[in-house]
Amino acid sequence: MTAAPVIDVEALTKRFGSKVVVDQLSIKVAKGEIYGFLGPNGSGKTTSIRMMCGLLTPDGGRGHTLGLDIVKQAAAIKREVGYMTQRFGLYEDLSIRENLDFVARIYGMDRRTQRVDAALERLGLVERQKQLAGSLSGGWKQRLALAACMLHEPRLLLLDEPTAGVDPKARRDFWDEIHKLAAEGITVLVSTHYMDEAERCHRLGYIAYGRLLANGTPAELVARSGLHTWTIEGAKAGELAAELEQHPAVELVTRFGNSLHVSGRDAPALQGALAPHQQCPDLRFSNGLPALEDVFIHLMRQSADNFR
Ligand SMILES: Nc1ncnc2c1ncn2[C@@H]1O[C@H](COP(=O)(O)OP(=O)(O)OP(=O)(O)O)[C@@H](O)[C@H]1O
Repeated sequence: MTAAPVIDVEALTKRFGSKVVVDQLSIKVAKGEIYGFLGPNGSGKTTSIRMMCGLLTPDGGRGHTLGLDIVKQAAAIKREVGYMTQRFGLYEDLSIRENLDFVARIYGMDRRTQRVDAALERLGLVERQKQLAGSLSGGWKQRLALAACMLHEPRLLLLDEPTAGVDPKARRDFWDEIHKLAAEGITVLVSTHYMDEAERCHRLGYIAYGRLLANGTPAELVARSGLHTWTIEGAKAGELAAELEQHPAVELVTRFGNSLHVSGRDAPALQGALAPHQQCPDLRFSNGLPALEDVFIHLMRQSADNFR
């Protein structure tokens, strides 16, 4: 028998004034899954997360988080989930250990020392436990914040842009920790703007204008986009970008240092657009699947057109 989803919400809707900020959002997240939420700023990711963890009452829709009703049992959900917000409060003049002990005290947790020890151990903070939080780099602060929301041993973590502004190495380490937690059966819903992080999720949802526009594994989203992508490499590849963008078969051009990604859904027409340049000796052409970033930018453009 398959276990019931840890998050199972249907048609969640939230309005602020006359503005519909989340519109009929339905998702299911299985136990031990890392589900990534992506979408432009202001698309409704935080609002959706807050409804799923009982912090905000939806205006429409229904669902369960950890088997609890998101409207009727909101208070119980709040106690059961670990929620890491974009801006988390740490006391800079307290050590790592003191910060964790303080959080455990405010929430009146039992077995305080044991819980703090377990969180320090779990997040690799034992050796730094006496270091002042104010002296930590961004990556270690993030890890401390994660340790703080693990103290009450939640089975579900809701992480709202947990690595914003953190360097790539620290983000990678943070994600290794998230994967370890997921392997232990903890479910994680995480919002991010970083593509390398999106690729590390088991499944992804792309939200724009409050609507879930795509939902699936990274490979499924790439396949369903219907995009074909040519990579053009060479020092002068960038010079073609402006011209190709004008071609009707070209739906998306992404510039990199010495290469371009040129994407479109009509493969023969796309090839026709590139044909006049393919004899150029300084350029190398190869074709294949789009990168996840191409897929999301394409989705964002399409949704902007649809909602205009
Ligand atoms: N309490 C509130 N009152 C009024 N409007 C709000 C409130 N909270 C959010 N909004 C609006 O709802 C929309 C969605 O915001 P939300 O924070 O959910 O987006 P987001 O996708 O998390 O954005 P970001 O990536 O910038 O964090 C925005 O237009 C925001 O201004």
